[in-house]
Amino acid sequence: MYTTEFLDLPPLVRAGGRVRLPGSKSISNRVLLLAGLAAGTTEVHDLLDSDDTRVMLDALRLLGCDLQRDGDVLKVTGLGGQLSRKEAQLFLGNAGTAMRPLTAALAVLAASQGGQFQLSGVARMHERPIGDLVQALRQLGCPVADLGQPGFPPLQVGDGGVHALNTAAPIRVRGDVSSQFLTALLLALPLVTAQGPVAIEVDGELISKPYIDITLRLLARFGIAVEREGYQRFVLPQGSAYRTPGRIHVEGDASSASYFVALGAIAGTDQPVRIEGVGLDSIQGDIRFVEAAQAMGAQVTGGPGWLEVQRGAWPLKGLTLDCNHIPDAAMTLAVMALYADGPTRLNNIASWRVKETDRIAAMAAELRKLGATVTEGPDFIEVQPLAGPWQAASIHTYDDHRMAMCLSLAAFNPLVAGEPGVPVRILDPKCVGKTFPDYFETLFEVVTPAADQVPVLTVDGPTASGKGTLASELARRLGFHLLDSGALYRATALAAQDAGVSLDDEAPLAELAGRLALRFEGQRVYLAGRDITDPLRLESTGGMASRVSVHPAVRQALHQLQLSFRRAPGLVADGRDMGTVVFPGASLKVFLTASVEQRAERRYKQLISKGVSANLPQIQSDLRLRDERDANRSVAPCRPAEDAMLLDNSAMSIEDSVVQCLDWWRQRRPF
Ligand SMILES: Nc1ncnc2c1ncn2[C@@H]1O[C@H](COP(=O)(O)OP(=O)(O)OP(=O)(O)O)[C@@H](O)[C@H]1O
Ligand SMILES: Nc1ccn([C@@H]2O[C@H](COP(=O)(O)O)[C@@H](O)[C@H]2O)c(=O)n1
Repeated sequence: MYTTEFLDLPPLVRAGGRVRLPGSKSISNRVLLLAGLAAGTTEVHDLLDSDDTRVMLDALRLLGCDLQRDGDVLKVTGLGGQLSRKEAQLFLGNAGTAMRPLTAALAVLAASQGGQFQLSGVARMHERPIGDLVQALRQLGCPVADLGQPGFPPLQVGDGGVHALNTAAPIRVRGDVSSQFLTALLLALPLVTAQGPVAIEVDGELISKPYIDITLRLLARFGIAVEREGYQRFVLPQGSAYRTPGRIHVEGDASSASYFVALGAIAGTDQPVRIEGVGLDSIQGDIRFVEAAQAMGAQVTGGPGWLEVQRGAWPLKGLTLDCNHIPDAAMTLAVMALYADGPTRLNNIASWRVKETDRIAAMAAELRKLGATVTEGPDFIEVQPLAGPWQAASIHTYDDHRMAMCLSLAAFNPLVAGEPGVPVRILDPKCVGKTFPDYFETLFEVVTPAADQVPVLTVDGPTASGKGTLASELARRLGFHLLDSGALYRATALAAQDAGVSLDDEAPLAELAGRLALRFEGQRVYLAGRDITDPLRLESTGGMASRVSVHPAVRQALHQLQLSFRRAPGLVADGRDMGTVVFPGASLKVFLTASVEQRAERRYKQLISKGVSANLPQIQSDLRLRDERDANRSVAPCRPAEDAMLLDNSAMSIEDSVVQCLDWWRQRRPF
């Protein structure tokens, strides 16, 4: 997951390949609660690992459920409908799928068995309505106290005493604000059916009906057969009891699939985008996003557990759609609308206003930043395709995973705006952790950036100036890939040593360099399967690398390998000729220097701290020799590019150098 302050997406032009989706959030949290309430152990396969499921797991653990990981499987041993702890404080982040059902389940358990629980979340959770559910629970006779603003979390359910519940009369709940209120009651009320059946009646038109279908199907898997009259009246039969199905698989997330369906519809592809983990047989309502995408032009085929998508109509076709049945996935349509031939209007989406953020307002604001004309109303949004040029925009994500994932699709703007397109900056990309922590990594695996549009930042300079330290910190903060080009020359020198090739013998050295079997794995480096991490960093290896690197044929042989490190979202490359030869078009070139005395001192301390014996005067004279050879060789000598920014860090801390370079970087970006 990218934990950077922002993530810059280069302009993208193509997509194709295979994507494996993480488990569905809606199914994961329902299954966890049901398994937690049931007697016995449930093996949960393919559970989503994300912020929202983590808060549910923490809550179940606090309530006394036993949770055991066995590889990819989670074994949940439930409470069997009996409270094992009578008090707890539960923090549920911004997970509506945890807050609403846990409120209902704990309210009835606390009232019928004597208990008291506090449920809270992040600030936004305390702005998300829950009053209709609270009212329904109070009708039943459950004590529920507002700990903040009435009608919103935080809440206290139960008061420690045992209360008789009024299960004879139907419980009335509003259905037009959030279907999660009804889901919460359906999941919780089997707990109080000992004396007779319990009925729930819905006031108003129920929204997001497909989510109720998921709830009913999962209840059935846990042994509860709900009787119903349409979506107005539901009856939990007398004596309902949760029975674990033993093992249960969580489908891939259909809402998450929408980004990749859109990708296939937008991008020109040689091969389709294949989505695995969810298919046309999905039990999730958001699978019907496929129909909407098809109506806009996508070509979609699919089967059990898979979908394949390719571009059909282009530009996409604008449409008007009632999106009540696909509230979450419909957000993706709002961004697809940028690529359409006419306006797209999404109706009946009032629930967007009470989600992780006010999604209608947020979507309108961010699409306008890109240059789109957007009209919004209480329950609709209308997006016009862009008439003028696309703006390079810094997208605010409002701590809303779907805003980040949807708006990433705007990076395909070169397809309508013409070359070279503009990058899109996603602020706070880690918000995708709510449902799809590796979303951006997955995206980068299947997209192709526009030619020469992956940004590069180069750091060149003499030995021990701090290039490697600076470059790796810049790469970390930007979320970019890192090329330590010196490591390639060092590895060539080690390969030559292994093969008994002289460091002066250009042709065989070039041949070795051309077929280097190098592998980088985290901090470790392997050459033909051998771990060379430690020998690679030896001063003697640096000296050998300096001799190897004077040969033009060796440099040529390593050229292509270095270029291959330039991958989305971007690259920080350190070496001697990154800005002058390998990446002459880099957006920012830094030439880092420090006095030879400072550099020798730093290297001396570096070696001593690693437990390597070192001699300061010797290091200084080796540095001078290496500087001399690197700066004066006939090809790619170590010197600043004409457009490089010079940074003498002799008297600067590492952090000062990083801040200075990030400042320069920001100035070069179009945001
Ligand atoms: N600005 C700085 N101030 C103080 N120490 C620094 C600074 N920058 C780097 N150092 C320290 O100097 C040492 C050498 O840095 P580093 O290995 O990054 O240099 P390099 O230029 O990549 O060297 P080489 O060319 O040999 O790969 C490290 O121990 C690092 O922590
Ligand atoms: N782009 C580069 C990078 C390195 N070299 C040569 O390799 C030697 C070792 O480099 P380190 O940065 O790992 O110390 C270095 O002294 C250079 O001779 C190069 O030529 N071009």
